[in-house]
Amino acid sequence: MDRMISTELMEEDIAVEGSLRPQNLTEYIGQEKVKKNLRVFIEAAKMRGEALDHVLLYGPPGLGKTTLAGIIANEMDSNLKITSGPAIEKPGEIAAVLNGLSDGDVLFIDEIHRLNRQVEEVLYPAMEDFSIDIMIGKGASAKSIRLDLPHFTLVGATTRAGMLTAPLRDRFGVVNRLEFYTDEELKVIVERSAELLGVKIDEAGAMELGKRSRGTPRLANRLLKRVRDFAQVRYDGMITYEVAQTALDLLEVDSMGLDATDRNLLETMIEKFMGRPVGLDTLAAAIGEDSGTIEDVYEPFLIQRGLIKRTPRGRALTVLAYEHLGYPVPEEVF
Ligand SMILES: Nc1ncnc2c1ncn2[C@@H]1O[C@H](COP(=O)(O)OP(=O)(O)OP(=O)(O)O)[C@@H](O)[C@H]1O
Repeated sequence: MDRMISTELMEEDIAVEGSLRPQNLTEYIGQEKVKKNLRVFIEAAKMRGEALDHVLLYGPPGLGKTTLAGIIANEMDSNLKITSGPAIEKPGEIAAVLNGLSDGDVLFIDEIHRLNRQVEEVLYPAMEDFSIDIMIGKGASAKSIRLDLPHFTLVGATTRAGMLTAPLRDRFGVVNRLEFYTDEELKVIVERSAELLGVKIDEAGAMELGKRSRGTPRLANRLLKRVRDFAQVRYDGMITYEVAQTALDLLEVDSMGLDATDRNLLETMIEKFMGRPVGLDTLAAAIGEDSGTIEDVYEPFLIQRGLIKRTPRGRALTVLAYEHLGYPVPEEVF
């Protein structure tokens, strides 16, 4: 079963996400440092009449990387083309994508860390000199010709900046890390989405949704839709604090935004490993999850909220994790 609180894109998000996507930097809530940074670069590029430097966005899923790529294209008055690392398998495919761009276009490559080596190598001269070398013919008569490309902006997104090769990373002039949103920012996002969807919600209701959205706008929007249905069926349609709280409890999303999988991970660390440092692979095997998913999706939020910490010997629990789950804190560990 799909995890309710999964921050990754789910079928049910697709219809609604498009309509809720902010179109410009002013509508984009939070990420103040990133916005400030981008504003300066966008303005400077526009003044010079040039394409914006290549931008790398990294951070956990659902924090608004695709949204930001669209905003960059809008703010630059240009077009956005979207593709992803796993979708481009051969050098010829990336060459065709690049060749189809126009001056100033923004090419968004999601999961850019998953590009294969040969494809990546086509990108190097494309990013640096706006040209690519292509081979014509075969065997002894094969020759390489240089093809000039339009001046485009590559926006790369990844959940794992550490997995990018150094030559690729170095070719991005602007590198931004997206952070989890604060409860207050998520409350504003919920209010904005509610208005766009015509959902009635009061301030305390929006705050409660914000608090339980795992720092992630994608989740805030998904929970809003679920709670709206609940409010319509069980109440008079208005999302109040009480409605939000009851609905989210039923959905098993707790007061810190943790769901059953998060709690299972923490409980396993308590019960099987006594909160002491445990290696990622061991932990993954113990809860039957992929270690990459733990690292990219579950763990960043648990670390950010101070429930887990990274130690040289593995992941360890904090006192707060024991307290939040209602377990007695073992003195011998802390
Ligand atoms: N700063 C923001 N303000 C308001 N809404 C936002 C913001 N960031 C994201 N959203 C909303 O969250 C949804 C998910 O964002 P988006 O698809 O851009 O995430 P993402 O980081 O690209 O995720 P992934 O990497 O998993 O594809 C969007 O539909 C948008 O409505």
